[in-house]
Amino acid sequence: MRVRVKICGITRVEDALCAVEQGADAIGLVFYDQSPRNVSINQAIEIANRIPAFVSVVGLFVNAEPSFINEVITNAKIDLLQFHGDETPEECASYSLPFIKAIRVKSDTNLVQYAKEYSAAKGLLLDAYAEGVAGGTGHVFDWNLIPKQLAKPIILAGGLKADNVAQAIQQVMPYAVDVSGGVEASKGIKDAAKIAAFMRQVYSN
Ligand SMILES: O=C(O)c1ccccc1N[C@@H]1O[C@H](COP(=O)(O)O)[C@@H](O)[C@H]1O
Repeated sequence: MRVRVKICGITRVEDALCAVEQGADAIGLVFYDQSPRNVSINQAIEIANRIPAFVSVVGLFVNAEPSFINEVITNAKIDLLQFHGDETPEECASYSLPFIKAIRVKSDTNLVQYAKEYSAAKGLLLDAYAEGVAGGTGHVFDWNLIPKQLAKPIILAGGLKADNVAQAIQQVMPYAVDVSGGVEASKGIKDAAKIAAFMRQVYSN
């Protein structure tokens, strides 16, 4: 099966269109005011309105208020929610949209247990654990910590870039890969050449 690609942390229409043109399956919009990639609802509306059919718009939240999440999904064309904080399975499942759950992986993380707990998730996004930071750190975690069999599709994230994504896919065989910092010129601003190089490496397998 073809590995899907999500390009996260999009803040500009031109970067979203570049990602789509290069073959991304999904783009991610960060609704987290502590992130340099944070977007306003108006920015999200503008970007999401330009995304064609068959490309998903993912809204990323970190321990957000339900009223805020509902405001976002009422106004912007979001297809899927990504919960990147400490949201419980019940919280994640309480919205009108499907969701994926991000797990920040460290040596004692029990991914089999997480897959059971978040049984309603459409996938588990595996990111690197870093003390005091919610995500988007550019850190790679030890892919050997991922069990060979997991009850949920794996979306591999954390420090992926053109230089390591082919190796990551070969080793982990994820359903999808997710990249943010690895295709940026600066935080929140994507680099077309880096996106192109990343996509080439994904499909080099
Ligand atoms: O991008 C952010 O700023 C961010 C902030 C808070 C939580 C998650 C965030 N991004 C997600 O983190 C992963 C890994 O990012 P990177 O490729 O290592 O830069 C990415 O998949 C985003 O979904």
